Amino acid sequence: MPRTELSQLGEFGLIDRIKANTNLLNQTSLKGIGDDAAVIQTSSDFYQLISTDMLVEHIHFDLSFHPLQHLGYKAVAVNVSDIAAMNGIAEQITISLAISNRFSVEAVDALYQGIFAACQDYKVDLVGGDVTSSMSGLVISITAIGKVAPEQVVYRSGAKSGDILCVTGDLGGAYIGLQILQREKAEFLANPKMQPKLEERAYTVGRQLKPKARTDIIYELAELQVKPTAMIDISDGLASEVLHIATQSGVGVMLYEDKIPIDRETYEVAIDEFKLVPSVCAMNGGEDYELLFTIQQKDYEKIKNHDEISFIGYMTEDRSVNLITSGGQKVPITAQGWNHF
Ligand SMILES: Nc1ncnc2c1ncn2[C@@H]1O[C@H](COP(=O)(O)OP(=O)(O)O)[C@@H](O)[C@H]1O
Ligand SMILES: Cc1ncc(C[n+]2csc(CCOP(=O)(O)OP(=O)(O)O)c2C)c(N)n1
Ligand SMILES: [Mg+2]
Repeated sequence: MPRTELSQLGEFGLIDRIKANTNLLNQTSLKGIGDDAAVIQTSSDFYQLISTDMLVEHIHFDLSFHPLQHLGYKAVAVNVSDIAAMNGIAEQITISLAISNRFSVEAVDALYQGIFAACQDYKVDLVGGDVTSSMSGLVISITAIGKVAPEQVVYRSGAKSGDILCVTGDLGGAYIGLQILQREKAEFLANPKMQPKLEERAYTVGRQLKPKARTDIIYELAELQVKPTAMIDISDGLASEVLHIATQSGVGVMLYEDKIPIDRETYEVAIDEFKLVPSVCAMNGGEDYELLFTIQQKDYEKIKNHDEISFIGYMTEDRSVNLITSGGQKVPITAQGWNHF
């Protein structure tokens, strides 16, 4: 048997391969692999949404700078975010933990304090889970269950040529937060007397350690009677997510670099301290957990003055996905965001 390396397929190639071998046997499985959550027909009033995300020590978090309380909060928020990306609201979660005896009961309590704080903020109920021992790192796997009215469900695949590309909040902050935390850790290891200087970087560090799910936007869009044509949450970076929407919708994109929302702290720290281009942090950094969505032009008036929504481009008939740089150059977007392999 030949041996193929996972890195040859990449994370998305692997998922495509699993998907290609999957057969949906039940009529109630409306949407399987390929979106932010699966869509299940449970009643005629609501579709059920189900999504799973796992956080693995050393891959998704480093306990030397990620407080357990924040980690618990983040683990819930990233799952609630996937339900929001279907235009739905999460109502329940289950949590599976693989944990070693290097953790104390108090440490588990701290993790669950964060979990319960997020459950309160997003009004979700913890309804089950599993606990096993782990020989190595901590693993937190969460499944979120939510609901959406059938006529309100939004897939990655619904964008049409002419639709406006929108994004919530600002981007690149979580990546800069991670760079700061990793730098402070390295400095501390070199000189343990050193105290990390994080106070002036509270925004970006907070974006990495304790992201929020944009459920607020889902409620507001419903109130304004705007149904996005396509939507995804930003876990791997703007470039990667824009490509998912374009590919699955069969359209192209013109994305304007100078319209990408970037917070001042993110911008300044990227340039001054890391010599990084801020828009590249937004495109490829990931973990911002903002919502990227498309709307019909007729809906623009309803949200054009919304403080938390930026209009960053539009969808095109021609299927190419392009960035228009601040200098006016058109360059193809190739996903360089987070890829697990
Ligand atoms: N091991 C797997 N088996 C089956 N489906 C998977 C697997 N891993 C991911 N998926 C599915 O692939 C799609 C994309 O996954 P992912 O990129 O992790 O989404 P997201 O970034 O929204 O969490 C989702 O529909 C997810 O359920
Ligand atoms: C210690 C550490 N290393 C690296 C990262 C950066 N990082 C880890 S996972 C990830 C992308 C998102 O994770 P993924 O499992 O792909 O989420 P999904 O797309 O499935 O929601 C990023 C940017 C981090 N947060 N912490
Ligand atoms: Mg997602």
